[in-house]
Amino acid sequence: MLRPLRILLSPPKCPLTRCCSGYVSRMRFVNRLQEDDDACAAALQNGRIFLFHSLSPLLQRTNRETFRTSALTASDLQPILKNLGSDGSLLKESVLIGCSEQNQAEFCLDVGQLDQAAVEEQCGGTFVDLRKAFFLLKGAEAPLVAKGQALLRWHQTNRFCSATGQPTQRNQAGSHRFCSSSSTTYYPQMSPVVIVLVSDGTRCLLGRQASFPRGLYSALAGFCNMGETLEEALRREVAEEVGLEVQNISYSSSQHWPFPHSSFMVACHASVSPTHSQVDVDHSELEEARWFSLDEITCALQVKAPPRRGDLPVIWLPPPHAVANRLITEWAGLQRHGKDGP
Ligand SMILES: NC(=O)c1ccc[n+]([C@@H]2O[C@H](COP(=O)([O-])OP(=O)(O)OC[C@H]3O[C@@H](n4cnc5c(N)ncnc54)[C@H](O)[C@@H]3O)[C@@H](O)[C@H]2O)c1
Ligand SMILES: [Mg+2]
Repeated sequence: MLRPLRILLSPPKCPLTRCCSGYVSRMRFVNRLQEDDDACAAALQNGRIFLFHSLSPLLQRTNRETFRTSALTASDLQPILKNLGSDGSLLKESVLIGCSEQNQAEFCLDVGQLDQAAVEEQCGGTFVDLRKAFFLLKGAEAPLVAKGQALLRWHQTNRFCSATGQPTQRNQAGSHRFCSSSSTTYYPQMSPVVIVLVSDGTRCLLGRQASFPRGLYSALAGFCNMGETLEEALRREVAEEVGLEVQNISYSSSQHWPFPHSSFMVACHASVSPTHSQVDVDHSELEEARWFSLDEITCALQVKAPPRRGDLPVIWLPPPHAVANRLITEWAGLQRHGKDGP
């Protein structure tokens, strides 16, 4: 028997408007699209598609210094793909990212098999490396492209079942892949990472890896080991990297972080006593770690873009989208308002 085709282009209006906010209906809409391939294919025809080329997002320059993301509709994109010699199947490789506040389903698509310059010319934008894009984009745009890139990367690296070696098939939304030989469903994965800003009451502790660009310092971070709680991972990482024992751990916030793969960053504050604040850096992990005063942090927070080659050396911090920046900003705010650390 033929299944009835349910065309679902945007979140349905809830008959009980008082009980169901726009947010709730959008979340339910996305959830439906993840479960219903026909509804997702229909929403794709009416959705916004963010293009990537070899995992670099397409951005549009708004003036000399500022960029924004650039999304196309399926009807705009189809003739462009056709012009560039691609058959209609490429569009179906789009992966669902979410739903905009204007109730449009949002997708990402990697067109890495097409000529980059030709796509840029036809779409009127530039494919920018994600690390650079993070400094160029404002507000919610950076996490949006980070999510898109992470999902596209996951699909590119999970084409085969790790148990049978057979190809895996994705659902239309791209929210999972399935191996029919082993009946295994694979879901996109993130690695839990703890990140901590340690304070001794008047100073905060930042470190840098040898691979960081010159002058960049960040909060201490590390991957959680199997079986650890967050607090155990945090204590271990600080002990390993700088030889200190922390106390008073408090949660701040969390974020998805796309580099180098997908991490789930959990950000915390913690403290050490000023009498036990001598750092002993493990140089196999960090090039340097040291205490920073509020004045030094205030100066570093004012550096809004990575210094260019030839500029004077300057201390700078991760961009505002990075949860490390949030931890440092929170700490500086607490110090300025006379509180003794977190
Ligand atoms: N968003 C932010 O504000 C922010 C700030 C700092 C660091 N980070 C991220 O935190 C992550 C972890 O920080 P780190 O590099 O200091 O970690 P780390 O101190 O645990 O050292 C990294 C090493 O851990 C090992 N490792 C263990 N489990 C791993 C896993 N699941 N994936 C990869 N490597 C694993 C590897 O040997 C790797 O070289 C980095 O990916 C970095 O990009 C994000
Ligand atoms: Mg580390």
